[in-house]
Amino acid sequence: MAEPLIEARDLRLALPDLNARPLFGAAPRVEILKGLSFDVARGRVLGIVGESGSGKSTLGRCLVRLLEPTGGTLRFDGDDITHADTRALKRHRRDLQMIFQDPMSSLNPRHSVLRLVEAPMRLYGVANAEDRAREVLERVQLGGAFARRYPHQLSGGQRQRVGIARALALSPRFILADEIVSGLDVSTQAQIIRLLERLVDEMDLTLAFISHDLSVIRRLCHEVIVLRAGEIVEAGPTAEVFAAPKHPYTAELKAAIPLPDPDAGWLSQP
Ligand SMILES: Nc1ncnc2c1ncn2[C@@H]1O[C@H](COP(=O)(O)OP(=O)(O)OP(=O)(O)O)[C@@H](O)[C@H]1O
Repeated sequence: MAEPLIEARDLRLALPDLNARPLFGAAPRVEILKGLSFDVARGRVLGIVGESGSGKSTLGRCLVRLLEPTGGTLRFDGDDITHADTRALKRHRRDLQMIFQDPMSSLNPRHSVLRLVEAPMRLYGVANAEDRAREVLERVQLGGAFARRYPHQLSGGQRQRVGIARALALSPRFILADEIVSGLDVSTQAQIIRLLERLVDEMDLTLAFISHDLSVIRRLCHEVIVLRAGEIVEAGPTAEVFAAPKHPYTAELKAAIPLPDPDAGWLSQP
């Protein structure tokens, strides 16, 4: 079998406990990720699911090395990047992109859509940034006049498409999407998920998709890991995990899936 793009082995993260305020000495450390092992295979979508506070975002930030793990090993494309410093990471930065939950807060309101999508390419000195930006905007169905618009002139779904276009602009090897449809209404969510499905197919993307919403995970992700209090309680192909949850926590999560919205046909599909 091909080597996975991302390999996490016994990944750990302990941070000074922000809730502890000792009078003397250093704050005690709190273990947020407690030894996670999993792979993200090339061209696949890994779902990371779990209740609020289970460590999903912290894990995501480790995967794109915005956070440095304090234990275990993280490999990207065969390279050990667990403790890679800024210089060593520079080579991988453009390959590890992120899409955020709230596109508005990550988009400069004074820049046009075209400029927003060009920005990461200009940073890396990519040739023909404007042509490439227009091409990527077409891919996320924001072609034509959208290029001249500003974030406040866009709907929530369109802003999230700009976020996706920015992440795609540098043709990264891996994209982390952290709760990117949570703020959207159900039919816009469905459109964004369909778009991502298409992009994964067409562009052979490798994605980690964080969500607390199992119906979204079930639709998009090939594999899933279920986190609880910083540990993986269940992992495997999404269909198998949901068909026969082995852990009571997954069964509990499954039981909490909201009833399908009759207006959102995709939710009711198997
Ligand atoms: N420096 C810190 N000190 C203490 N606790 C922390 C620190 N950083 C994060 N945490 C805690 O770690 C846990 C994991 O947080 P994280 O944001 O990764 O969870 P999450 O699953 O993404 O939650 P949500 O779905 O609410 O975003 C939370 O309980 C959070 O409060």
